[in-house]
Amino acid sequence: MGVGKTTVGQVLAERLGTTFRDTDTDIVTAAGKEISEIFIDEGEPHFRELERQAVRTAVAEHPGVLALGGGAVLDEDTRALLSGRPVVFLEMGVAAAVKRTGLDAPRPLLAVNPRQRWRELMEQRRPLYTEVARAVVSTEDRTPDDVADAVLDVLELKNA
Ligand SMILES: Nc1ncnc2c1ncn2[C@@H]1O[C@H](COP(=O)(O)OP(=O)(O)OP(=O)(O)O)[C@@H](O)[C@H]1O
Ligand SMILES: O=C(O)C1=C[C@@H](O)[C@@H](O)[C@H](O)C1
Ligand SMILES: [Mg+2]
Repeated sequence: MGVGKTTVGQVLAERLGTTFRDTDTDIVTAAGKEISEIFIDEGEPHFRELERQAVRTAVAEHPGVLALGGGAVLDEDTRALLSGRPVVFLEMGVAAAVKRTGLDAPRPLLAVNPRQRWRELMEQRRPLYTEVARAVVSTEDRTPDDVADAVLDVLELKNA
């Protein structure tokens, strides 16, 4: 959460001359409310089902750069769907995570005790991110432009 999927994804799409899509945005548009509101009104399991569908639709429809929600990899079928695709795991440490996300309501999973929650979530998810990722790119001490550059480099898309 807050690692720069949306920011870097937009830069990448521009650099590749393609379009950008974000499943979090797709879910908000379809539901007509923010993710934090979906969590409050319908709960996380319902959000995960919306996410599962949104990822399927976006992967099927969208040929460009796609940002997934940070928890999309929790779903086993989603991980299988991502297998063989050029997935990049953008990484950062807890200090950068807190700096970038703060305590704000739009990220409901980090609303209480963010440092501890972040560590717990990463402990649970790191193996899943690593499983689906073709490459891991650090976002520490790099601008979004530099991160996009590193992604293009590691995916060997520099001259694409
Ligand atoms: N490489 C970077 N260095 C410093 N700040 C960054 C970097 N990338 C993104 N940010 C900042 O961090 C914040 C979160 O970025 P962004 O919304 O792109 O993350 P995200 O991964 O899409 O988050 P979410 O999980 O909420 O979808 C924004 O304020 C953005 O400007
Ligand atoms: O990591 C997560 O579980 C989340 C990340 C965001 O992209 C949103 O999908 C939502 O806030 C949950
Ligand atoms: Mg985002």
